[in-house]
Amino acid sequence: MIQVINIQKGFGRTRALSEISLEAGQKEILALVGPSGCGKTTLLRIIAGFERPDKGKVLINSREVSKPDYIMEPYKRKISMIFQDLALWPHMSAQAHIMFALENDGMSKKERLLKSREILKSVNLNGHEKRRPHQLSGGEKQRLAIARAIASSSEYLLMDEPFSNLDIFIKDELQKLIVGIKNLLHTGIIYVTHNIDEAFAVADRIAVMNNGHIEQLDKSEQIQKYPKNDFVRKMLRLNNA
Ligand SMILES: Nc1ncnc2c1ncn2[C@@H]1O[C@H](COP(=O)(O)OP(=O)(O)OP(=O)(O)O)[C@@H](O)[C@H]1O
Repeated sequence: MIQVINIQKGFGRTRALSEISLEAGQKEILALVGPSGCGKTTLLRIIAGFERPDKGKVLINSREVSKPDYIMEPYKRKISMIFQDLALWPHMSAQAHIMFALENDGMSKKERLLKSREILKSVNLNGHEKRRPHQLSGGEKQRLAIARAIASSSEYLLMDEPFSNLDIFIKDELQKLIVGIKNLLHTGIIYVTHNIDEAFAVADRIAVMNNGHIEQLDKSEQIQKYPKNDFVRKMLRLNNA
C-alpha cells in the first residue's frame, strides 16, 4: 500500500500541496482529478521520489520512503512512472526497451528475449519488435511505455495524463488495457487526469483535488451520486457539458 501522510510542498511562494493524505492499494486504480495547477503532478512526483516534501511523509508497503530529511531513490521504490512525454529512448527498438527493463530479473538473455516477446504481445505490439519510437504511432508509443512499466515488475504504476493526446477510440482501448493490467497483475495504479469522465472510465476510487488539497476522496459511484460540495459538483457538470 502507498500511504501519503500530511504532505506539504511549496515552490518559492507557490504552495503546490497544502496538507494531502491518502492511501492507494495494490489492487485498485486511484484517479487524481483536478484542474490545471492543483498539484496532481507534484503529488505523483513526491510519491515516485523525484521531489522532496516540505512536511509529511510517504510510506510504501509500510516503509518510509520520503520525508523532509530522507528520500529513497526512485529506482529502489517498487514503482514505475509513465510521464506525459513517455520518456522512450529514441535509439532503442521496442524490444530493446523491454529487454532493458528486464535486465535485473536474473534471467538468461534467451529467457529475456522470450519474455519480452510475450510482454509486447500482451499490449498488441507483436510484429513491431524492431521498430524505434519514431516508427510507432501515438497509441503504439503509449503501449510501449506501458509494456516497459510491466516489464520492470513494479508493484505500483503512476500515470500522469497518459492518454491526453490520443483520439477517443485509442483512449478507450488503452483504458481497457490499464484495467486489465490491474486485474491480471494486481498492480496498484495511480492515474492523474484533469477529466473526471476519464477517471470514471478507469478508477475504483477518485480523489478530486483543488488548489493543493483534496475536496473529496471516495469510490467512483459515491462521487457520482453524492458530490460533497460545489467544487466537486462543478467538476461533474463541466465534464458532462
Ligand atoms: N518545479 C516547479 N517550480 C515552481 N513551481 C512549480 C514547480 N512544479 C510545479 N509548480 C507549481 O506548483 C503548482 C502545482 O503544479 P502541478 O504541476 O503539480 O499541477 P497539476 O495539477 O499537475 O497541473 P497540470 O494539470 O497543468 O499538469 C502549480 O502552480 C505549478 O506552477
